[in-house]
Amino acid sequence: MNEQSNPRPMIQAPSHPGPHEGYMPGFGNDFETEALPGALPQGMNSPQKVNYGLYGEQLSGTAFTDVRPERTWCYRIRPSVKHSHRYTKIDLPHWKSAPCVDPDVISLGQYRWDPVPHQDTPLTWLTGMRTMTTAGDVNMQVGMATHVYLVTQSMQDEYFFSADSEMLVVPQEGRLRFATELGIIDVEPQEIAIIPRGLVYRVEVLDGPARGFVCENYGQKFELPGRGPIGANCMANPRDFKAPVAAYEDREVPSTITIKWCGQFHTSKIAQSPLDVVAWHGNYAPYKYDLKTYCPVGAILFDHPDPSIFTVLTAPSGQPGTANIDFVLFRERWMVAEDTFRPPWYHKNIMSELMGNIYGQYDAKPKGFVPGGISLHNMMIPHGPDQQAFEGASNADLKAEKLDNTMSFMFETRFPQHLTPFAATEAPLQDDYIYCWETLEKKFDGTPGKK
Ligand SMILES: O=C(O)Cc1cc(O)ccc1O
Ligand SMILES: [Fe+2]
Repeated sequence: MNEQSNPRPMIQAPSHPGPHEGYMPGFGNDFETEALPGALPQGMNSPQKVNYGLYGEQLSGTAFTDVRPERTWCYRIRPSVKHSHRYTKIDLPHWKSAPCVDPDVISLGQYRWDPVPHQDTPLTWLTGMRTMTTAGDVNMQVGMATHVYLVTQSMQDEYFFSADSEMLVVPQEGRLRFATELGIIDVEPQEIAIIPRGLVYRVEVLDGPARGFVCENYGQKFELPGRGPIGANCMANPRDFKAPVAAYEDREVPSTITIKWCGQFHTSKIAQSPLDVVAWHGNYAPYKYDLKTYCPVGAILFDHPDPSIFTVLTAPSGQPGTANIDFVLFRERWMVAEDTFRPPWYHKNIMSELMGNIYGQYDAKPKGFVPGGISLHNMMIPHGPDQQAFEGASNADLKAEKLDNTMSFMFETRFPQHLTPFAATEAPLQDDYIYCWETLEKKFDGTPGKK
């Protein structure tokens, strides 16, 4: 399926989008952008009357008094309150929130899934969301959920926001457009998009079918990890994050807005597009990031460092150094370590690791962990390279080698992840996954020397 044939609403974008073609570079910057000249008040937030007859409205992503408040001032055709009232509860049975602990579902173990297949029925961003795991508690603003999305149909006159969460979107197949209150973000595989809590948007399919992974972050927002002794450069560089320029719709058509709130979904009828922000300024905005700009730093003499060196974004939990969620990227890189077992070591971890394959082959699992596939190694559950990876890496000629054709990621959380009934019974679980370690041989025979 290619470009959707449904007529796309007119979006008025500024005539001079600038050198970044509709995006502004920087992580967490205080941006300002206007789609019409003079729409943004200067030197103040709340003039008695705003230019063009716009309404001023603040969107606060943190407490007003946070140590680093995040908020954005929007100048819009109508205030949001006109966009959402009289809510009706609806059911999106595949989109689950924590706590979602089914006594009949066992989450303890090593799990792996083939790609969740597309379905015959058309699915939108809302109906196509399939929750795989949940962790923590949405009501406490702690933890996360992981989802696979299967999207073939654009949302039409249909809008959404999540009061529960920030959404980290990792496309694996197809291209999506996030038309948001603050502007437009297009994403494709090897890019990610982050949609902040409370921001209204519509998802369109630019090239389908679209499949990917979502980490729904109930807690504190994602931020760049401290680089420590690495210094001021490498890993994810702030300038490679892009926030959209203002773009608005002035469209009066019967529409719906769906809200995710404490794990429930409600809709409200509205008479116009809520994407009517003509100008905005602030540091609370959606953004995209090209994973190909991630500069990996690794071992240049011996040993295999902890995967935290590959952290792209981290969502703090309140306990320093222990993330609610780390988003970690395993991309192409050179392997040069001498006298070293180069793939991941065998390990058990208090953190729970859900991995997805964006493309290619993952070094610890040469077979079975395929693009679109997912694995879960839960809290303190042992895992590591399969037998084939172990034998290969233990006997390899350790010349400098480019690990090519590889891009996988990990959503790692301090909380145990619980499988949903969908993940346990409907999704293509590989029943034989654990046998990939079965053939690991005993090599010990009591005599010294390397075997
Ligand atoms: O389990 C995995 O494959 C992820 C992972 C990779 C790595 O290089 C070190 C530790 C780790 O958990
Ligand atoms: Fe691991």
